[in-house]
Amino acid sequence: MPVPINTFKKSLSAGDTVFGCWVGLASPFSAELMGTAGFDWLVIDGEHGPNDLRSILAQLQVLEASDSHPVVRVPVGETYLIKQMLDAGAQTLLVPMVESAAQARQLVRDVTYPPHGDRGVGYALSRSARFSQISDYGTTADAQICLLVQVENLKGLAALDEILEIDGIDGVFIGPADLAADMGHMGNAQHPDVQAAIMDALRRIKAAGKAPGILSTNDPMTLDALDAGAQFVAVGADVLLLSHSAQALAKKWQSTK
Ligand SMILES: O=C(O)C(=O)C[C@H](O)[C@@H](O)CO
Repeated sequence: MPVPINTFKKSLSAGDTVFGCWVGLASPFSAELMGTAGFDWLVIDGEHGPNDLRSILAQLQVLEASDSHPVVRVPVGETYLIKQMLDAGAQTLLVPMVESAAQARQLVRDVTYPPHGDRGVGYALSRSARFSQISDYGTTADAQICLLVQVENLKGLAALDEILEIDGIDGVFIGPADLAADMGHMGNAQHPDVQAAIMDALRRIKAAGKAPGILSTNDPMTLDALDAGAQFVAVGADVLLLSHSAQALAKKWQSTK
């Protein structure tokens, strides 16, 4: 049995644009539902969603049947978390708060098997190798791992050119909310200075031959990001979709009292 082809990574390498959605409800049931919606990719959010390894594993399992590629966002770029998520079957990782080339280089080593990296070899037991059914997983897995790093503060932007020179980083996601906060505009990613920084970063990422990524629920911003070269573009979040529609429905009928 061959290692699964990472179709998301293949799309990014081909220069394709892929639309995604954040999945923060931390439920395999709602993740399975989101997997039927038609997005190219879904972020299982281990940073701001109430997720842990087991809940992320359950969501990976239900999304196996979906055409939406699961991207696992770890809460922090720690080696032990990365090895656990990869062995659980994640093929694409999104790592928040990357702000130096040294940090990015270590993340590449964390997702790469020896001799070129430090990923621990335990795939004989792992879901990622289909419990030893993928006998050559150790020599074929690296090519199907997609590493996305988040640059989302001023320190990260200052290190962006160095980060973009690192082989093994497949894409760079600009985090609007955290960047806005670090720029002194908490809650206002639409501030002109923040927008300018985001679009400049996306252009630089594209020019460096890496895949630029963004999350935007603001259509003009989404279109600007696409113009700037954004390739993996999240356009919503399950929590917001449910919360906003529930509030609107309640308001509609409460107003008839
Ligand atoms: O900084 C950002 O923006 C992101 O990284 C995305 C957020 O974490 C996401 O939870 C939406 O606010």
